[in-house]
Formats: sequence, C-alpha cells, structure tokens
Amino acid sequence: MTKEGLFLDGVTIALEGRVLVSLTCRVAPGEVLTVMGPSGAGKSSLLAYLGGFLEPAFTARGRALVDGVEITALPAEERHVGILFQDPLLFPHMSVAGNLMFALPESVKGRAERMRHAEAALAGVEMAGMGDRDPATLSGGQKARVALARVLVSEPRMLLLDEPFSKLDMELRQQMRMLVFSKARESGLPVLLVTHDEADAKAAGGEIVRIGE
Ligand SMILES: Nc1ncnc2c1ncn2[C@@H]1O[C@H](COP(=O)(O)OP(=O)(O)OP(=O)(O)O)[C@@H](O)[C@H]1O
Repeated sequence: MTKEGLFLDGVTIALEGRVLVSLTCRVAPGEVLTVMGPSGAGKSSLLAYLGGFLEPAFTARGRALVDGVEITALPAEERHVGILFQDPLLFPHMSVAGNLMFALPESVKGRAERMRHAEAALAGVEMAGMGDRDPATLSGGQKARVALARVLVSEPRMLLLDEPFSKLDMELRQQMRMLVFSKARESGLPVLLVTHDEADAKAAGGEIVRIGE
C-alpha cells in the first residue's frame, strides 16, 4: 500500500456545545505533528477520538485517514492505532516477552516464532535478552522502552503519544525522544504527539499545532 501518512479532515470535538478542537492537517509518514495547549484544551480528547475511546460526553465529527483508510469509520479494534501514555502500563502478571507476544498480530503463528519476533523487537529498543524479566524489576526507562517495543510489534498504522516522556528524568527523556522518533521515521509511521513540553516538540522536529489558546 502506498504510504500517504495521516490526514485529519475537519476533525472537530466539542463538549457541551463548545468546540475544543477543530483541525485539518496532514502528517507525512515518519513525521510528527505536535499538539500543544493548556490543560483542559482537548488534547487527550483528540487522541481518544482517533483511538476510538472518546467519552460519550463529547461530540465529534470529521475524518481521520491513514494511508487512505478512514480509521474514524472503523470500530476501535480495527483501527490499528498504537498509543503510548505517560505510564508504560505493562501487564504485571506477564513477563516482558509475554507483554510483547500479547500485542503481536495473530498472523505471527506458533510460540517459537512469536518469541523470535518479541526478542527481535526488544533488541530494537536496546533490551536484548530481557524477555524473561518481570516488568516490576525494570527501571522506569526500561519499562518505557518495553512499552515502545510492544506498541511497535502490534503493527500500528500510526502512533498516538500522550505525554509519553513526562515521567522520565531529563536524561532518559532525551534518550526516549530520540528512540521513539527514530523508530517512527524508520517504520514510516505518522505520529501525533500531545505534550506540554516545548523540548518534546523541538525534538520531534515537525509541525506544531496549538489549541485552546
Ligand atoms: N468524561 C468527561 N466528561 C465531561 N468532561 C470531560 C470528560 N473528560 C474530560 N472532560 C473535560 O474535557 C475538557 C478536555 O479534556 P482533555 O483531557 O481532552 O484536555 P487536555 O488538553 O488533554 O488536558 P491535560 O493537558 O490536562 O491532559 C476538559 O475541560 C475536561 O475537564
């Protein structure tokens, strides 16, 4: 399929009759669009609309297309939107590899093959050989890298990032920014990044949209 990236076509989100977000823009494959704005502006609601989990208190219209596929016309489970939140949200009852295998598409068959995919993805985030570890024994930075590997193995069409670096300390934050944006570029995934941090936007290097100001 030709990669066209993400197209937000008149995406409008309102709460109690008040428009919070109104956006038409394109994000090329591998590029990042950063959405900034004050608390309560509607940044997370925009991601929730694209991911298919917007609360019913909101009304929304407009289309989001990824590589020509109108994801907003699909049920959430068919959108294949990868999301990273502030917290890595690893399943605590599964090993690190188990967390990745859970996210792998069903098309990857057989336990050995699934394990190989998981291990390769871990190696791609500098976590080679850590598949057997219990997530609780990992550092914050390691958990963040596992969360990134998990979202990448799920073969998403695009990435939504909701303040994914904000809980990391300065040095780790910079490392994670580089890793996330280089993985997005490498895999040609369009990225929507929500952040309060101007340094995130700078590292992302793409266009910045400010809402609610
Ligand atoms: N379930 C809900 N029902 C009603 N109002 C809600 C609901 N969830 C959020 N809101 C309100 O919707 C508005 C937008 O919230 P949203 O979380 O999208 O903002 P945000 O820009 O992501 O804020 P922050 O930067 O603080 O995360 C806020 O005024 C919030 O109080």
